[in-house]
Amino acid sequence: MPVAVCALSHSPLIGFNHPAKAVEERVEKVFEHARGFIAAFDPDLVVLFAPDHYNGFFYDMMPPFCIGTRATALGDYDTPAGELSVAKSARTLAKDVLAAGIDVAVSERMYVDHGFAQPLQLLFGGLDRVPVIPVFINSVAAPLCPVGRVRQLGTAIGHASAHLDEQRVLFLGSGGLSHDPPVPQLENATEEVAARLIDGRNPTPEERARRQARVIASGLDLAAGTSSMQPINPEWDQQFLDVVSAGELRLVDGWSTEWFAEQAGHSSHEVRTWIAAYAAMAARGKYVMNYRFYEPVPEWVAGFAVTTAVSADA
Ligand SMILES: O=C(O)CCc1cccc(O)c1O
Ligand SMILES: [Fe+2]
Repeated sequence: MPVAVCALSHSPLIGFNHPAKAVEERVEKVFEHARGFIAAFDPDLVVLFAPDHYNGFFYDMMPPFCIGTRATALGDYDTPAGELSVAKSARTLAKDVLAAGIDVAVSERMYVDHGFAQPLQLLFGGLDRVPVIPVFINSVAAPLCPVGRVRQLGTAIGHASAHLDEQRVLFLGSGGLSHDPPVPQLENATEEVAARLIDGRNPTPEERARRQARVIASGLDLAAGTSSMQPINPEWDQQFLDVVSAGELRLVDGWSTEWFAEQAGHSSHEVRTWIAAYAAMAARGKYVMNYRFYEPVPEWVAGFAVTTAVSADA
């Protein structure tokens, strides 16, 4: 039963902010490569690991992990809105992961943002083109669980995936790498911001537009060198890719959340989605990372990486 991985950064600023033409052309070729890889693999199920940015998940009920048995994308930053075609096997997967001792939450009404919608749009051309099991991994709302637990979640999902009806499973990770966009934090938040983080569902179009404009402007500032945001850390990013490429995922168990934030910015926790995707792959046997692209793109506030992997014996 063949399995594969595609893990990639997302950025909602793609299409809003424009880096040098050569960069945009390079990245478009990289997406084309990833689309070709996935088309050739021809998955009948995608297990999609992604974070949220206070659009679908809030502090009124913030789980470390959540499997969506149904899911709707909100359509932030002009990403597509609507239902994902969640596979029936999502329920089986949740049951098996819980039986393996990983306390994953389950949602029959999971709302997801660009973290899920962008890779589905870029790689498949829409939200409903392929059966998917969406797996939310909290990567912004402190306190976060130890990153080793994310590895274990991935491992449990990998093992469980071997018993599903679907035969060809793509583990898809969305997020990272080093970046520090202006996502608010509950600690030291004003009452107004705290209220939005606790239960900020259904902002008015004006509120959403204001927030998005602020994030878009932050990318231009970062590129211009006029930002107080933490810079992208290409060395950290390459080292992370080295670890994943070498299959040394157990190393992540020694990484503290503080270390991530110091080295690579608060949103670098989004690489949790990569760790889960690659751990799931590793649970199905040795893998080889057969494609690796990396480029820091400050306009998009992203250490931008795209990787794919196949089974070593494939
Ligand atoms: O709108 C937000 O809250 C954050 C948006 C955002 C920006 C750059 C890179 C990301 O990965 C990301 O998610
Ligand atoms: Fe993100």
